[in-house]
Amino acid sequence: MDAVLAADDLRKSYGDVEALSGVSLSVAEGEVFGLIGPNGAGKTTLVRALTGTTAVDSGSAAILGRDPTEVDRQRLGVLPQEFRPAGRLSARELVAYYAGLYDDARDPDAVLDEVGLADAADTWYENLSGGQQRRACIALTLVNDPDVLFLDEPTTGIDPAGRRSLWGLVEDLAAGGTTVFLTSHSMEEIERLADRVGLLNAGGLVTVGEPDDLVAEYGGESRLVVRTDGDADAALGSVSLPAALDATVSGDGITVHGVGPRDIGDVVAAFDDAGVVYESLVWKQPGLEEVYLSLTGEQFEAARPAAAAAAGGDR
Ligand SMILES: Nc1ncnc2c1ncn2[C@@H]1O[C@H](COP(=O)(O)OP(=O)(O)OP(=O)(O)O)[C@@H](O)[C@H]1O
Repeated sequence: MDAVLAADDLRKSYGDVEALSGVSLSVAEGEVFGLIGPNGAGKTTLVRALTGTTAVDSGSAAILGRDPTEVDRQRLGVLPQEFRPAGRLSARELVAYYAGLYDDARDPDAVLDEVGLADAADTWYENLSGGQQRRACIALTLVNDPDVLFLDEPTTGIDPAGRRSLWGLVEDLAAGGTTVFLTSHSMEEIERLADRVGLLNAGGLVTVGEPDDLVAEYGGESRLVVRTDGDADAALGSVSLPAALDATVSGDGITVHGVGPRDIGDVVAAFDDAGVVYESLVWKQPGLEEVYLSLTGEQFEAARPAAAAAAGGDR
């Protein structure tokens, strides 16, 4: 079947800044497409181009087979990154107001209940907490029961339990056939929700794929990080690791590289046999965060050992 969302060579510049440098993608019905990328990568610009709220310089986009400016708004839900509805309406009044904009809207109280705001339905928007305000905004995007839902950083400011319940809501919507285009800086959110992920960097889509495939291709190795009580170099020198494995010492402690799930027992036994006393032992599997860091060239990982080494030096 045709793609629900399609972009073909979208280009958009603001003066000298190339916010989109030729982006093409397609999203199928019921798919959750996760868009990640550093600040300023062009994510919001891409959402705006796909929803017809900004004009592109060249290229084309389509939603449900139509130009984004011509698509039936009843079928779209859009949660922008910045959204400030009227402050002196209660959550229920706001949702009811937005419901009134559509021919066939859902019951406002059912929507408020779905986003966890039933108990705050009578509170003015401006008196809701930041996380509750974000939930109210999500409710406004759901009131028309959209077929295609754009969520630009939906859970920013929402507490962990609230995030999880909204993730469940997105999963239910997708299971019911809603197509979701989600941008987020939370790799946990994207890993949990996205069927496919696109990584945007400096206006270009660097890669698109299923999370597991991206992790297998770009995530790097699994590793075991051992923080010792004393001299990490001396501790490592005393350990006889299984032949196929090697290790390095950094501010994080001893990192044993390439440790698969079945190697963990042998490696721990090798440290125990050498009498190494350790503070902590953490097995780290690569995830989307490692994919993101390796493909964007960001230095987050490199900064941590230095900070840890500085802290360790005080002892
Ligand atoms: N209206 C505008 N006028 C001028 N420059 C803009 C405008 N909108 C976006 N830009 C620039 O285009 C680039 C892409 O911005 P965009 O907001 O799309 O990035 P983003 O990936 O959504 O960032 P973030 O993760 O910080 O929200 C940035 O360099 C930004 O400064």
